[in-house]
Amino acid sequence: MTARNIARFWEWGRKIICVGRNYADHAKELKNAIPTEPVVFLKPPSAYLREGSPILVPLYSNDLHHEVELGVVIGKGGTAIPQSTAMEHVAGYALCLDMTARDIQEECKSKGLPWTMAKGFNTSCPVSDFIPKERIPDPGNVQLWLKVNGKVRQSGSTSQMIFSVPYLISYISDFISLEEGDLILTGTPKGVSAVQEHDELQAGIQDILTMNFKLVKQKSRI
Ligand SMILES: O=C([O-])CC(=O)C(=O)O
Ligand SMILES: [Mg+2]
Repeated sequence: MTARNIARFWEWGRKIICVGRNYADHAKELKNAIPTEPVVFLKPPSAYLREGSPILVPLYSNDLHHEVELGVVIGKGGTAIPQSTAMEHVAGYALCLDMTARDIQEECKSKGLPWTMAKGFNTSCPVSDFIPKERIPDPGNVQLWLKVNGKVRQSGSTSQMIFSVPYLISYISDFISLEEGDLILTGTPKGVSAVQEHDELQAGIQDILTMNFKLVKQKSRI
């Protein structure tokens, strides 16, 4: 058996823990209140997607949105991690998309139901190559952007996050123990918009890396 490599964290089958509404301007554009505590939800590891494979537009959605986010890859597990030592648990980062079936999410919100169908479907978590920790000395100050068919839709800095990376690690680990290979998605800045079959997404993180994905409609069973 070959040793597992954290640089291929998406192959480990570990948790994808997502934080929502962590940028005030995005919370506002969707008419949500600014949170006083992090909004946390999960995606299954089967949601992972790598460059070269297409993002699927779920059959049941007519309003699929992109959300570009900084992902934090956990290198050392822990429970009830204090903020002061939280960064010791970070192995590195990844540029991530939190693909969201917005119409389904709205329906879930109005019925008080969980967001799993809106956020956890196959290919809902495209991820870049692993970015070693040293390449991002301050995760609270990096630029993220996303283009649809060459047009900039999202451009923001993680300095706009309401809850910082150390705060999130500490907060989450109080109720969900973190394990090596887990990924935390830290929320999206404003500018989310609908995408369709044949669209091309390009996202980038500062001058560190870019990634490209095409969209295709999920094939029907019949
Ligand atoms: O669906 C939402 O708006 C919540 C979310 O994931 C985010 O803010 O990144
Ligand atoms: Mg999100």
